Amino acid sequence: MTTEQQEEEKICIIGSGNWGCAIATVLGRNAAILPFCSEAVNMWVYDEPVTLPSDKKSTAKLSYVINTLHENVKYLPGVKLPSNVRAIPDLKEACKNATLLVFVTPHQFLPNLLPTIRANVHPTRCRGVSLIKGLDFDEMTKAPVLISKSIETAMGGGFKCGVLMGANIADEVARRQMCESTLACDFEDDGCNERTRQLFDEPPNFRVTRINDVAGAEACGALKNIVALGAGFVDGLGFGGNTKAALLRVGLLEMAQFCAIFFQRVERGTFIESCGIADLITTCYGGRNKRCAEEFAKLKLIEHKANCDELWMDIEHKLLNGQKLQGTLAVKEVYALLENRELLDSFPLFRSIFEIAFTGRPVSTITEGIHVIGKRFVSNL
Ligand SMILES: NC(=O)c1ccc[n+]([C@@H]2O[C@H](COP(=O)([O-])OP(=O)(O)OC[C@H]3O[C@@H](n4cnc5c(N)ncnc54)[C@H](O)[C@@H]3O)[C@@H](O)[C@H]2O)c1
Ligand SMILES: O=P(O)(O)OC[C@H](O)CO
Repeated sequence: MTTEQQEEEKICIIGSGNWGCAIATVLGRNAAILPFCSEAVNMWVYDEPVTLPSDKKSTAKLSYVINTLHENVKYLPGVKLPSNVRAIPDLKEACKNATLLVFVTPHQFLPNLLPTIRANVHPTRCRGVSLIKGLDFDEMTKAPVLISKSIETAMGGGFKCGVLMGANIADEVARRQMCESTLACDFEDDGCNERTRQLFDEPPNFRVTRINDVAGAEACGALKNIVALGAGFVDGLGFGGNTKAALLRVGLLEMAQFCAIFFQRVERGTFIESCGIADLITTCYGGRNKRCAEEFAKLKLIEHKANCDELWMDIEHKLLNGQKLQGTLAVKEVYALLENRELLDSFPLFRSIFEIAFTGRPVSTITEGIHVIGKRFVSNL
């Protein structure tokens, strides 16, 4: 190992929402004990005034509250963050000389941040791991682009970005309930891959397995949010486990088919890692996308006439207290892509979910989207 490689890791978490703070609990505890890592973990915070739990009439800046109470009272209430996790509202200061960037903002907010990050991280040793579940789209070709790839392009200079995806509902991770997660990365050497895994792995509760298939892991993380909307519709209609199991099965096939068409070399085994089937299951049972879609279905069933976009915004506002829904954005983007490529007939479930969510199609027709796809079906499952 060279002297440079022996320099300490400096972690900067970009984002401090529900998942950002939950993963900060794991990274903070690991940074305090791993010999190759600086103890301090910086967490960039989009600063906003938050109501204080002790005095509901007063507000204070979120960064100040996190650094004094060691709790994100808005996005992860009731969970103490390790005291070595420092909330920093100045992005430049937060990522100064970082060697590991952990990207965990809702993806719509990321592009504005990347130029400042690029200019301030460690000049030669920085890499990234994205925890963001979403997709970008090429402006010219409209083809889907992995967010990890968009990050690599924006950071330039050979910057490499892996992903951490898995069945990881943030509140459960933060409360240290046992779960698995998948780190997909291919950094410059096995030592770096393993050090990165160790930074996230916290056995026995948070068990991280590493794979090479970044595209497969990341695409699964984005697409399962679409299926979760369908799961919410099924729950809102009052159907039981059989219908939801059918929806999950077809949803997984459409996810695999999407990967086969749009991303090269996605591996079959990825679908049975935590980032595949396990994430699909947990999101469809307890995730925010599922919960909001269930509410949408219930409101639609009582003849709610509001414009669909407005209704989703109202539901997000009512149920999530500032957290962001990702599935509605993803299904709009994926539908536009499939329409543009004349592939809608090959994705009856994704199509049904979009039409129910945004065109006024009755929620009860969700079951029509759950059927075996015709002869154009291609998949590596
Ligand atoms: N919450 C989970 O259980 C979970 C689990 C796994 C992956 N993820 C993924 O992690 C990513 C981040 O999700 P999250 O749950 O941590 O976030 P969140 O939905 O809880 O929070 C929203 C965040 O966005 C910030 N924000 C609001 N306006 C902003 C602006 N203009 N610019 C920058 N930031 C702004 C808020 O301060 C807050 O930190 C998403 O891609 C999500 O799919 C979430
Ligand atoms: O709450 P959701 O629907 O955004 O899903 C959360 C996570 O992605 C589950 O792994």
